[in-house]
Parts: sequence; C-alpha cells; structure tokens
Amino acid sequence: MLEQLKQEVFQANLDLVKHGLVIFTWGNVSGIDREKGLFVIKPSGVDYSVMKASDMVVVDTDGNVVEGKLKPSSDMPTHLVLYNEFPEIGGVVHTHSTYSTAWAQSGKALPIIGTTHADYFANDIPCTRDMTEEEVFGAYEKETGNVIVETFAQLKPMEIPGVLVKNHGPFSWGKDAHNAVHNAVVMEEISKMATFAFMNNPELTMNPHLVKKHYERKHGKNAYYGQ
Ligand SMILES: O=C(CO)[C@@H](O)[C@@H](O)COP(=O)(O)O
Repeated sequence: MLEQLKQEVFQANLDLVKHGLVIFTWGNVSGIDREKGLFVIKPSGVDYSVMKASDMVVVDTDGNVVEGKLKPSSDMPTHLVLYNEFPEIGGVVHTHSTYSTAWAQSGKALPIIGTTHADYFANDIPCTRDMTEEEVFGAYEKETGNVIVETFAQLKPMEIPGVLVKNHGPFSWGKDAHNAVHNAVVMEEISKMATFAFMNNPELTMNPHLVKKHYERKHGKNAYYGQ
C-alpha cells in the first residue's frame, strides 16, 4: 500500500539526519495522500540507521493504523490534527533541532529579521501558549496539534509553514514530506541566524519593504525567482 509515498517519507526521515536536524530518534516526518485519505509516518523510537521503507506506518484520517507492523510515531496524533485542520498541507515534520528548540524553549516567536526568513516565511514564526494540566495529562499529542491550530487562527499555514511549540520544539509543514523537511532546515538556520543577530544587536530592526519584496518574489502572484 502507498509504496511510493512510503519511500518518500522514509527518505524524508533520513534527510533529517543528513541535514543535522535529528540525533538518536528525536524527530519524525509524515506525508499524506489526500485522495486516499491516508498518511504515512515513521515508526516510533526506531533508530534511523536500521529503519527501512517497509517500516513506515499507514494511518487514516481518523487516526487508525491501517497498515504496518510497528507502532507509529508518538507524535502521530499531532500530525493527524494538522492534516485535518490544514487541508492545504501534504507533509509534516517535527524535530528537536538545537536552535529552533532553543527559541521554543524561550517561549518566544521567531521574529522576521532578515531576507533568508522572508524568502520562506511571510512573517514571524509564532510560539504556542502554555498547555494546561488537562491538555498535557489528557490526549497530549492531539492537544499539541490543537494548540498549534489555535495559534494559527488568524494565520495562513502555507504562508508561515512552521511553528514553535512552547517548551518543546519546532513543527513544520509543506506541500509534501520533502518540502516540509526543507522548511524545517530553513527554520533551524534562521533560528541560528536570529540567535547571533540578537547577540550582536538586541535593538535590531527589520526593513518591512525587504520582507514584502523577498516573500513576494518567491511566493507572490508575480513571483520570478528561479528558472
Ligand atoms: O518529542 C519527542 C520526544 O520528546 C518525540 O518527537 C521524539 O522523541 C520522536 O518520537 P518518535 O520516535 O517519532 O515516536
């Protein structure tokens, strides 16, 4: 079932390691087939060095495992909420990459302070609120998805394809699993850049014209970046 999507999701998970976003088993990628209403996610707690494409787990949009011998990622319910609430996304990533996680642990949105950020994200990358005791000790991973959705009530997920979950780490998404990994790599790099930029100048400012120019030349209706 979904052999090509399993290969894509497997490769996207390995790409997290290749790009230095994940050590041990600290991350997960999934990708969805919208026509079939099924998504593929990596298994929970399996070392990347021994993981195989055939270990990928197929889940339906009610959260039922429909194929796979292994348990799905512990974060599967978060991915599920994001697929159900953000119909335009096709892939989801979670990591504990150092700089993005440091911002998440700071409880601060990642401010848009440079063109690298504006090339991919139309504005600040928000940070979620504190989760309540009921949310944490109830359906924790599902509620993590719900606080992300709440944070995006006034935002467009494909204009800001990522979020910082407070005291936890980054989630990103994209049109497919590969694109979601790309956005996770960008988030980590711009988190690192912002950390050093604020060390150099805590009072720094961003030119709003550059934000608009850089976002629109890649994503606007008259986008012209690339071939
Ligand atoms: O956030 C965490 C752990 O705090 C998890 O995302 C991480 O360990 C990956 O878990 P899975 O192997 O995907 O179940």
